[in-house]
Amino acid sequence: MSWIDVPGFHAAAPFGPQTLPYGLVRVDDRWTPAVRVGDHVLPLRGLAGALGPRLAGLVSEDSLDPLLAREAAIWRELRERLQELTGGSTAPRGARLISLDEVRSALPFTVGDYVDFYSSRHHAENVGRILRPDSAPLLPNWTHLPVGYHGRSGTVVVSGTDVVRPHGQRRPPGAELPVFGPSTRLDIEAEVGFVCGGPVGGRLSTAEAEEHVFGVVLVNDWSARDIQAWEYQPLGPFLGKSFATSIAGWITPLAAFDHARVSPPAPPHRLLDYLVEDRQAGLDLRLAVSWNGTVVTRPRFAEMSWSFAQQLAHLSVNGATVRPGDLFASGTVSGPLRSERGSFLELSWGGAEPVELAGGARRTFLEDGDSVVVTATAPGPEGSVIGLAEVAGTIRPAASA
Ligand SMILES: O=C(O)/C=C/C(=O)CC(=O)CC(=O)O
Ligand SMILES: [Ca+2]
Ligand SMILES: [Mg+2]
Repeated sequence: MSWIDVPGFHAAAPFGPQTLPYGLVRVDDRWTPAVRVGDHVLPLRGLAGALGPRLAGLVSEDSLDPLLAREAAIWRELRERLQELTGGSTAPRGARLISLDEVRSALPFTVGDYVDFYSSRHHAENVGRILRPDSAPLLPNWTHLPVGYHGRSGTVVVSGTDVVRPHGQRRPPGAELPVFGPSTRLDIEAEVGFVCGGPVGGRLSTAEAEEHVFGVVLVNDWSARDIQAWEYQPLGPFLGKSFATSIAGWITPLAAFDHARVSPPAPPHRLLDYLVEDRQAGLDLRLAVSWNGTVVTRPRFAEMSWSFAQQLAHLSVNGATVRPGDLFASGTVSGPLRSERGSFLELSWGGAEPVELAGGARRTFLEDGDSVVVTATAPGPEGSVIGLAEVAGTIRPAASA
């Protein structure tokens, strides 16, 4: 029996001893790294005695940056030590448990370069059909490489941060000239993000990519579809996405997903060698998106065509460096069913088919005051459940022009 006797700290719950995600919380007027245990947090700064000086030194600053900069073997060592400490029958000296509702969280690491992929075939085909009805839904490159773009790391925000409706240019349907004003088609994208760590690397193989991913976070890539539709050709997403990208405040270590490994759907042809995986790197994550409290879609990550290992191998194949703190997101997670679409653009089919919420409200795109929460779970060892912490955000009205 563990000394941690709090709700939700057991193997059948997402934040039991099998998960132990890392975050950053405010305790006694200082930020400290912590792990989430059920509905409580265990700050790590107080555990120097139990962790020993070497491991304690990695979690005694006001971010997870020193830990991310170390290699995967050290991450495994710290995780094993924390599993021992949280599973023991007596509390280690200096341990404190604080209810999650009583602490503030912050972005737990310095976000370096940010990349967003486009690796759900279902999403890519849906968006193609909605935005480009007269062309083939997929371009010829899509099945040969994980398509992506570089985003804006400075506007990555932690779960719970309000999102202000962005201003921008859009061209109303049928109009010849663009107008300026607040977006009228504000959307979400439910995605899975990968937080990089380890020594600075370039040109990583798919096998090396495994050692350069510290952990996994849920992502909401807020997207202003009207701004995007007008600006994106020929260079891709720009201001329609760079105003805010939310990530969960808790990073679930990649090691927690050892029992959730699956193969991505088979590609329709042979891949170039650098994209062939040594180890299955697809993940059986089951997402749920709620809109003002109604679950509107349940995307399955196992449907993604490209894995995180293929994405990282591809983004570095030209020699581009991968540094600790770099973040890359999977792309919108959509499955083949309507009930699995990962954006409201797809759920409402371009605004033509409103989504019903509890209480009779109907929506196509986001209204001011709307809240969206994305959660996910995965299978863990011996029938346990691995959790990915929620990414939540509420829309605030546009600032005055
Ligand atoms: O197909 C398009 O024109 C645009 C697609 C997106 O907005 C998707 C994007 O950001 C990548 C993704 O999340 O899958
Ligand atoms: Ca996206
Ligand atoms: Mg975004």
